[in-house]
Amino acid sequence: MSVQHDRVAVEKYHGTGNDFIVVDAVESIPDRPAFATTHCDRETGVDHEESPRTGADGVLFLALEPMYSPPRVVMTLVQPDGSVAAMCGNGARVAAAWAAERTGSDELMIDTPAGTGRAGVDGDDVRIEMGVPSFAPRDVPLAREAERSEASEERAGAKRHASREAELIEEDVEGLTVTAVNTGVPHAVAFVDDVDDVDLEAVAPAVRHADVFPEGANVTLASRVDADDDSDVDSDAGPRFRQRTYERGVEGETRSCGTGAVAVAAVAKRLDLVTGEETITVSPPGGDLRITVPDGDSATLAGPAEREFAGELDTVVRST
Ligand SMILES: N[C@H](CCC[C@H](N)C(=O)O)C(=O)O
Repeated sequence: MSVQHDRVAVEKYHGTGNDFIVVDAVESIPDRPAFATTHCDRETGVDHEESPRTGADGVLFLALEPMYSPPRVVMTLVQPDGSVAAMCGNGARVAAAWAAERTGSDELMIDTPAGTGRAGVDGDDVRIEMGVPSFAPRDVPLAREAERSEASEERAGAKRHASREAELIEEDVEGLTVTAVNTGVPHAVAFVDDVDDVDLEAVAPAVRHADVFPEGANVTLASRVDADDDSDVDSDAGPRFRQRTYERGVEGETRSCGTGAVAVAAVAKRLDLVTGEETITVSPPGGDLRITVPDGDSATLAGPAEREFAGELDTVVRST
């Protein structure tokens, strides 16, 4: 019996500390979940002197379609647990940076299972359309008993049942007061006085797996930064929040989460913590992200996306 290693060219990128192995989808990787689980491991995974951290938050398989104008990229994110995420805000920004490098175009369309977003690249700064955040129970999704109000209108002999399921707004889920929103993936967002005062790794798993979230949820904490509390904050710069996210699929806290940052802004608006259409700054541990959530229109997410290194990894370890 011999063990065969095929090698594949990879790059590593990060967006505000949310880091990804990037593989061109033309490469043949027989087992994507096994590849992601092996190389994302924070202790034994991909390692390079140009990277501050071993392992990664996921693998982005990117299929470039350069014949379109603007060029398109089909993005598939395989997470460390082998699952595929429908959307990833920082991953989509990395996909745009990667495609801009190859095509020379500073405008790209990023196709994801959650929809398509237009991206704009300006040096290291990448902005992406994130779609309209939804609080609708079927979009999050939520598992709730339908509140059936029997409209009891008899029409053509058939009884019409109007059923309405309630959104989940500032409700207690496993001890945390959360609002549920889908920004491409589900987030349970809790506003707290100080994100650093919460033991996220202790409280998040029960919320992430709560019955009300049949597909699970990412758990995002947010706290407002007041200009008076922080001398670095420019009081004219618009609303600002700090963020921490425990991610489904990573099953731990990440340095940054783009869908989570958009979720913070969308929920802040929904709860009237912010008004108007101003750009909202959301700061996860890994940096600053700029968000807009215009009424009824696509949210946008902007911030740095940077390449760390290029290298090679084993595709899979096969026994023959
Ligand atoms: N880090 C990503 C989110 C990945 C989504 C994933 N954790 C899930 O919902 O399963 C972001 O920047 O939006």
